[in-house]
Parts: sequence; structure tokens; C-alpha cells
Amino acid sequence: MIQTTQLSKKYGKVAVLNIDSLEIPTGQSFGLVGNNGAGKTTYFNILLDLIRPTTGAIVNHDIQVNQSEDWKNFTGSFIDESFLIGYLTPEEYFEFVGDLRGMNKADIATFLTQFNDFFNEEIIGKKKYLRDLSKGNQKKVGIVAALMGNPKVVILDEPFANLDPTTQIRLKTIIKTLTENREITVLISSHDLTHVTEVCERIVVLDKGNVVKDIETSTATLKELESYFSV
Ligand SMILES: Nc1ncnc2c1ncn2[C@@H]1O[C@H](COP(=O)(O)OP(=O)(O)OP(=O)(O)O)[C@@H](O)[C@H]1O
Repeated sequence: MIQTTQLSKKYGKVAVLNIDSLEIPTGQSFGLVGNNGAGKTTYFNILLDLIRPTTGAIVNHDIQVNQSEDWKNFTGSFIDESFLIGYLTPEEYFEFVGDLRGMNKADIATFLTQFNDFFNEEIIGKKKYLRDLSKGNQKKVGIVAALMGNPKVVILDEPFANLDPTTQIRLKTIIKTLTENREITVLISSHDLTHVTEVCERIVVLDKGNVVKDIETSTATLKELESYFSV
């Protein structure tokens, strides 16, 4: 369970996030949508203790994220390319992250074979530094690294952006597989309403930092969101 209580973030006098209460049960696939500047990344950054809230707190599986780092052992995330290390190759980066996650070389090799299709022969064995990969290929590395070491919580900020259509479809399969046993909590932000409604069982809409919709995904959700955003 991820519990958010009386959370706010202000820059100067400008409030960019204001969430009174939000509970994300364990095993839920949770989608966060909202227009540019709505506060999605701010929420994820607070959840990952990358920025401090002005008020309130987020508790990830009983650990208040800005009071202990223990949540890092079971939380995988990819927000943006600042999570990568540009002067490493993908293999070196996966070894680095895998090592942090308690995986040995054999574990890492076995883990990576699941993603052969997702990588589409563009990641492994190319002898390229991460900084020289295309934006989409950097994203593939970041997403896969976020899944290393059997995390209980996975947080992905706009995972579909910059990916080609084939890879987007493969990513949807990966996310659905990840969430099918309902043990892993997956949080995704997206501007792609079709993808997010397909992979998330719950969608929260942020507008100027406020929760304006909290929907259990159904066949009507995509239309509801499209009509909300077309106003
Ligand atoms: N360091 C900062 N100083 C001032 N304002 C900031 C700072 N960081 C973020 N903001 C503001 O906070 C608001 C929320 O930004 P955030 O990145 O969370 O939105 P978002 O929903 O992720 O948007 P997008 O869809 O464009 O990625 C924006 O108005 C942004 O300009």
C-alpha cells in the first residue's frame, strides 16, 4: 500500500501539488494522467524522495519515504534519462543496477533474456554508451533496469513516450504480465489515454495539482477521459 496524506508542494507561493488523501493498494496498476504541468512528475519525485513536499508525506509499504531509505530495496523506477549513467554501456549499467539489487552475473543474464524482443537487437552487444543511444532506446534501458531485482513497486514516468509503436505494444504486454498476479504495484503516468486505460485498473486525473477524477477502469473510461480532456 502506498498512502499519501495531506501532501502539497509549493514553489514560492505557487502550489503545484495538493493531494489530501490517496491510497494505492498493493498490487494495483495505477495510472496518473493530466495535462502538462498538472503535477504528475512532482508526485513521483516526492514518492522517490527526489524532492521534499511542502506539507504531508507519502508512506510506501509502511515506510515514510523521506524518513528512511528502506523502500529503495523494493522500489524500481525510471523517471528520465538522469537515472542513467551516460558513460556506461547498457550491459555495464545493467550490471551496476543488478549488483545494487543483489543479482549476480548469471541472474542478470537470465533476467535480460526476457527482454530480447523489447530490445529489438538495438541495446545489447552494440558497444554504445548510453549517452549515444536514441531517446527511445535509452528509455528501454531505464524501464528494464527499473524491473531488476523483483521490485514490489514499479514507478514509470511516461514510459510510452519516445517509443516506437512496436515497442509500445511490447511494453504494454510487459506491464500486463507484471501486474497479472496482483502482487506488484505499478504506477504509470502517461499522456496516452489509450495505453494507460489498457494497462491500468485505476486512473487518477490531476489538474493543477489536484485530483479531479479517480476512476476504476472500465470499457467506458477511455471515452470519459477523452471527453474530459477535449473540453
Ligand atoms: N523547480 C521548480 N521550480 C518551480 N516550478 C517548478 C519546479 N519544478 C516543477 N515546477 C512546476 O510544477 C508544476 C508541475 O510540474 P510537473 O513536472 O510535475 O508536471 P507534469 O504533470 O509531470 O507535466 P508534463 O506532463 O508536462 O510532464 C509545473 O507548473 C512546473 O513548472
